[in-house]
Amino acid sequence: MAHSSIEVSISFEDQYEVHVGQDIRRIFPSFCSNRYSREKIIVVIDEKVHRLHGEKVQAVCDEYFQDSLWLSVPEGERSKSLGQWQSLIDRILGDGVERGTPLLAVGGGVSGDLAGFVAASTLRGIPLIHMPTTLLAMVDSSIGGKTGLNHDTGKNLIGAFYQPDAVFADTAFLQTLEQKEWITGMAEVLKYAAIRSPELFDQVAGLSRGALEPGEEWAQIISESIRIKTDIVEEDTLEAGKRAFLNFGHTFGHALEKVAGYGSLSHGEAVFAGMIAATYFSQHLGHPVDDIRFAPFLPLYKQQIQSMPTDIEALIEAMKTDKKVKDNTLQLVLLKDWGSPYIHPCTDFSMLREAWQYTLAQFNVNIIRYK
Ligand SMILES: O=C(O)C(=O)C[C@@H](O)[C@H](O)[C@H](O)COP(=O)(O)O
Repeated sequence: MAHSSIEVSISFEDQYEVHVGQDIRRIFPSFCSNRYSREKIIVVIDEKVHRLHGEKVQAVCDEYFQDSLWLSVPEGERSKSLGQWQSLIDRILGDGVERGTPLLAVGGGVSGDLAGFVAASTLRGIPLIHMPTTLLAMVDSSIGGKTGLNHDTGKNLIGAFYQPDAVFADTAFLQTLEQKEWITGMAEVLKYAAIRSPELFDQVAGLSRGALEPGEEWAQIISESIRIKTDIVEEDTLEAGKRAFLNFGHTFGHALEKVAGYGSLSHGEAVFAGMIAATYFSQHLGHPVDDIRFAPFLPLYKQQIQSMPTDIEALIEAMKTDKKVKDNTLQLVLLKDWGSPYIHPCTDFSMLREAWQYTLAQFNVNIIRYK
């Protein structure tokens, strides 16, 4: 599998590399030797990834660092909480940390978002390096500097923009990725298909018909996804405009995650459903898009989704805590066409209800409370 490095230019003086490829973690020690003191590294790692790959990660850390503080995080969305943040901070400060001590985040989107915020908030910022181990984290959450915790009122409502020093996306980790996690991560790749590169729909559909396992074709899709995200982030790092397009399907998806109870529905499952809703809304505003594009993937998501929220009014309420809300108006990311997203201030709540009704029906939900 080929290795590639993609540069993310945040500003003239702030750039970092995303390294992608099989066993790419092996270049981690030499990267560190050019930047950090050997004294200590903090490793925040997903509990399951620790069991499966802890030794491999330990080996690359031990090659350069004299000491390491290992902190494992229980898997699942519930770990993106203030409680987990506090317990990590307590351990880090208790053990001793300096402004130059790097923090390596190893795992999927949950541990990456949490560890990112821990790095951003310790001593007002310690160096952060991401080593994503899931498809979703490789193509999305480890890139672009969004860190976040959930709050009872909404998803990712606590956080900061905090860029890593580098990302090491080692596709060897994907060998142990469960089918369910491939499907979860695939939603973010389909998002790139919808907002930028519609040809990805067919490529991913082709791959999803076979066993989901790492190979050359997936490596190319991962690199392409990272390029798309990098392009957008470089133009608008702090989400003042275009970066919001990366939120296609997310205003609906985050509402599903919140109403279902964090962790009941994975982020990717919720975003997949959210993209069907956003496409329905776009089509009913007269744009030439149709959710038929998502049809080849629907059975995969239906098979693994245990239950969906049924209360449309509660979902609409939850959408109102979205970070894109402006002057009390929901800002939906919709499609003028495939590959052509735009922001639509949403005042038509009857259309919103219809979009929800249509979407939930795709997942055979018996709707309650529909005005
Ligand atoms: O990086 C971004 O920008 C995104 O919006 C990417 C999303 O796929 C990602 O799930 C993000 O964490 C959601 O961000 P939020 O700002 O809506 O919380």
